[in-house]
Amino acid sequence: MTALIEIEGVETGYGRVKVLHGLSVELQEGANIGLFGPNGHGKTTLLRAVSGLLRCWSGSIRFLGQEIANLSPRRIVEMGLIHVPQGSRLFPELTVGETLALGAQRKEARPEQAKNQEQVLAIFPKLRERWRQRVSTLSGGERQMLSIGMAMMNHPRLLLLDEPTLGLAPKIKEELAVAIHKISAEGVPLIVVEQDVEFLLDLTSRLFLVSHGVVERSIDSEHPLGHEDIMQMYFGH
Ligand SMILES: Nc1ncnc2c1ncn2[C@@H]1O[C@H](COP(=O)(O)OP(=O)(O)OP(=O)(O)O)[C@@H](O)[C@H]1O
Repeated sequence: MTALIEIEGVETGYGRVKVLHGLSVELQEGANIGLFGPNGHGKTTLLRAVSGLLRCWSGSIRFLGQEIANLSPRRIVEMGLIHVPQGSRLFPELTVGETLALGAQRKEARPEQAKNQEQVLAIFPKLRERWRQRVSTLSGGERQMLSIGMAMMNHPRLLLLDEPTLGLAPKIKEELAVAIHKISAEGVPLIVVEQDVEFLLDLTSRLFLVSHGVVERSIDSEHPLGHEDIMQMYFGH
């Protein structure tokens, strides 16, 4: 198996404060991985460094065999690496349809816009129902669906999802989980940050515990740990 993305020894942070202390993780072709761990230990920071939103101070990030650390976010998107940040910002006055059309940013994805749109609406039937509705009137779950739908308009080669189900009620969370499974079944590889370890175990082949800016432990989803072990990893002894 070849690696789709190899992240090696990444250090970065904000101002003089270092958040990632040489973090390494890789994703093999045809797999999904999950990142979890205590709040504020660098998961979001890692996704921002990978998508070019934050400068890497050192280390390397190879995507499809090419070094992408410190390339511009635009170039990284062009390569098909698409990041859906936590609580993505959308334009409140635009309709669902207008917002999805805006999502198609990659040159390669533009000629396929109609096909990609049909795929997005098959994954998120709710977006079809809300087609002419303004973003400002959508629920939190519907906005999250729209954010992921926008990313899918780019026909991603790798999708980064930062806490996609954060703050959602159980029913809508379940709906979103089904949609994310469908995206994976369509062959889109995923790196997912989530606090819900059960959700990650179900979706991904390997989980990584991010703690103090490094990967402290990795877990094979086929041999998951018990609840007690997971609690211990989060909170220590
Ligand atoms: N824009 C910023 N400026 C300064 N410090 C920041 C900024 N964004 C994050 N940090 C700090 O970087 C550290 C890591 O934050 P990060 O958001 O990566 O954590 P996380 O593991 O994703 O946690 P969470 O699950 O709460 O999102 C925290 O101490 C946070 O306060």
